[in-house]
Amino acid sequence: MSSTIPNFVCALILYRQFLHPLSGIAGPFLAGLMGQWRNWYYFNGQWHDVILDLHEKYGRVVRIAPNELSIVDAKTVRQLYGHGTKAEKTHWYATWDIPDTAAGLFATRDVKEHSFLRRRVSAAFSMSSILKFEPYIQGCFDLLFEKMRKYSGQVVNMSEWTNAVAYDIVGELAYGEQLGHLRTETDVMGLRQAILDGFYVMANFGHLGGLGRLLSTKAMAKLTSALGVRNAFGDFRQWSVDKVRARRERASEGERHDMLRHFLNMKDISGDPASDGEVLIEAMNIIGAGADTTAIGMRACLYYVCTHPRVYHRLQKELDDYFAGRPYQGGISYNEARRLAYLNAVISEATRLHPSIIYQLLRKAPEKMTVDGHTIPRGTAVGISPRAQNRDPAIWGEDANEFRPERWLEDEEKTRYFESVNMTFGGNGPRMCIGRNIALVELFKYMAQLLYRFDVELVDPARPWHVQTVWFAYQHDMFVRVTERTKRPSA
Ligand code: HEM
Repeated sequence: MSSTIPNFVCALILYRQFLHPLSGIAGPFLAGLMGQWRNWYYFNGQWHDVILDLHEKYGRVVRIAPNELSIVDAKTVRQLYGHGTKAEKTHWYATWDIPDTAAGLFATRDVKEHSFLRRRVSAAFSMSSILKFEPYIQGCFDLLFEKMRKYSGQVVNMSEWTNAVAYDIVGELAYGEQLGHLRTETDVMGLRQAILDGFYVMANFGHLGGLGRLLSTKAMAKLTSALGVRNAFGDFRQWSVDKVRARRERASEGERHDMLRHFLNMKDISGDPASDGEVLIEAMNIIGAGADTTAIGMRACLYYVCTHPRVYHRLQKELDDYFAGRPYQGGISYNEARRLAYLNAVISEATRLHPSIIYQLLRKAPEKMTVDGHTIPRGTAVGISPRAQNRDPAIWGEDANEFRPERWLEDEEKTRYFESVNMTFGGNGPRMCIGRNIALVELFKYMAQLLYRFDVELVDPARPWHVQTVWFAYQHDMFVRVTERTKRPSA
């Protein structure tokens, strides 16, 4: 008996190192032995650096856990995340199944079920639907810029302000009201911190045999309440339940046709009205998936512009020239901002280099695959990290790590190719980001109006922010000085 455990461990080590189907694929020695190697780096929040080092050191296919590979490869992007892919999300996503709701768009693994869920919400995410809400989105930006005027000449924490505006916007879209983050200048209900903490726990516990799910059970809620620990996520959930119930009871006439109304009108698979749980999961998804991600994108754009004076001036000139012939009334519409070529290039380039989601987007290999000369068995957990893929010199060139917006303006054919392999929004297939239109509207309006109305400088260019990766790469403490512009060279 005493020798059984050591024997088993030795046999497991030998198997994983020499006989396992992935044993021929390079990677850190410990990663080939246990998933805890990868988990350790996930937990310490530095995966945005680790994933780049791994591919630099071990090549295009890296074994990051006994049964898991990280890949950088354009053909694999199409195979796993392109049009018509049949690749299924892995069991890691089960960590996002919220108990007592229903199958949700983001976490559902089954391809057919997902396709049903996606079809029934897609109209709510179309650009024409989103643009109907543009006045409400603009309302949030007006409030943001009013606050920036209040603090003109002073240092503000842009990490907090971008999050505040992004949360208020998704509140408008999903629930028909701002959540009050801008107005009160606080983290209402502790929601932002709760969601950030929730992502940290759930994304990292996803690899620990479903422990992440345990944390969102009723039993855990009871335990935390007995221990006197505040459960902000639970409060938000209850707030959402109340909203769904209240709207269900209210007649729809005369009310704003927001996303919640769309979800309330959905049918289930048998054609009956969707349950409260189905409505709840989609409404909560929007807050969870749509606020931090977009705020991260805003900060990425501002950071790269502020650290590249040449780009800063060229972009500000484009905006000044645009507004020179038009009075600045009510901001700038998305459709107008979209026509500003340099602004487009800046946003594509900044979100390429700092995509909001950094972890590999895990899929089961849909068939036997060959990548960079390695054979990967069907069903293996494989994933591409948007950050690693978006810096692949084979695609982006030898200056892949450089911020150079011009690369998007040089050659139309090349730009189309870049767009087809860009992983910022998770590819171009059935699981790509459904909220991309919302994110783009926000990013364009934020950058155009902020830089037209204010001068912005990083307080400490040597330490512009502090990045912590919790599945998405969150930038904390981005301190900038904002100063309202009174004179414009071309005005
Ligand atoms: C810059 C902002 C954003 C970025 C970079 C981004 C990125 C992504 C990525 C990479 C995925 C694929 C995730 C995976 O395969 O695991 C995804 C999926 C998703 N995103 Fe976004 N996202 C952004 C904004 C938004 C917004 C504003 C919303 C909604 C309001 C949203 C809702 C979703 C949903 C529901 C999914 C799951 C789609 C599905 O599986 O069918 N995202 N996003």
